Amino acid sequence: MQISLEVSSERFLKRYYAPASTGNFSVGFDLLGAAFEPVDGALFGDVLDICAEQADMTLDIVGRYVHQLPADHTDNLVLSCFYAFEQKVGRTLPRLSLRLHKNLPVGSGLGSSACSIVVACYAFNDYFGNPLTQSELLQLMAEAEGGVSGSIHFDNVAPSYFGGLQLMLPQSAQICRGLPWFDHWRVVLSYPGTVLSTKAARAVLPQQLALSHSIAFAGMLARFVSALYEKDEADAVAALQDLVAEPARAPLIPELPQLRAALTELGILHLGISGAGPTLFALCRDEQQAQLAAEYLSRHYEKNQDATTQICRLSLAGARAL
Ligand SMILES: Nc1ncnc2c1ncn2[C@@H]1O[C@H](COP(=O)(O)OP(=O)(O)O)[C@@H](O)[C@H]1O
Ligand SMILES: N[C@@H](CCOP(=O)(O)O)C(=O)O
Repeated sequence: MQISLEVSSERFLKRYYAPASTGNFSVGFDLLGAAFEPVDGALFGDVLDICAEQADMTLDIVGRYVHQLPADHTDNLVLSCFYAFEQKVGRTLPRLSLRLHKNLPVGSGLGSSACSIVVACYAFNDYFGNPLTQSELLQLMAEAEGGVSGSIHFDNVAPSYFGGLQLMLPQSAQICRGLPWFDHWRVVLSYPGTVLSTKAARAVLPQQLALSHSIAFAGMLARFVSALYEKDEADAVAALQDLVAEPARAPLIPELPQLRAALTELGILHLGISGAGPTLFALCRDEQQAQLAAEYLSRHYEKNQDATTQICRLSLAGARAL
């Protein structure tokens, strides 16, 4: 099913968008993430309208996945981001009438909470004349994401904000850096329609890794990054191995081995868990291969009304005003 932005007859002052993201990208647990957008131009990410300035904050929510959010709209990340933003800016801001188009499924592995956080923080900063720097804003986004998932990780908020494939840079003032990418690559994002909370999926992770395991993880991520810079596609694909999260999370996604075997037979380059799952991402050589993967995965999940499969390219723009 296509996700499209409904053309609202209601008025708004400004409209903002942030794209879906795939945390980890298999090989970089908590350290690597990519923003994606459908090749057909659909807006597969959250949209926020600033409708008016008024006496109190209000939030109206529309969109395909509104039913997956708390019924009480005051319990929404968009509002908590407004107050956190106001506190960081250090002065009382005008109250706003807001409308969120919840286009991403919640608890999906598509960076849904990060997407709402990014679109909200980006919108407030732009609307109020950019009082926060990019790194202050990114830090605010990561803190909000940490409040939801239980620990701070940047691998959804950074790509959704800046676009592209982003590598986190621990202890660097820069926080993250965009990596090279193969332009012909397409990624099929396939959400089965079931909810898996990131907090729950983080609770099954090992608390410690053995030294040999840590070296293997660091080595594989380094191999992937260096293969991208060297434009060595075969080596980059060979390095897409999740040595940290997938072994622990595999029982939460029992169909993964069977789907991976089927897609490997179709020649697909790689099938991995998007973020904490249950969405899977299929890395494909080109659009033709992506069509094959998308047909297979959407047929597999077609019984679930909430399921969706999108053929995507890397979103280079990230968050923006529309
Ligand atoms: N605007 C929002 N978008 C997504 N989740 C939200 C939003 N507002 C509140 N939430 C809550 O935040 C949590 C997000 O769960 P999480 O598993 O982190 O989702 P995801 O993996 O899709 O980012 C849920 O409990 C959800 O109800
Ligand atoms: N690195 C995080 C990514 C979580 O992504 P989400 O889209 O599931 O919120 C993790 O693997 O826990």
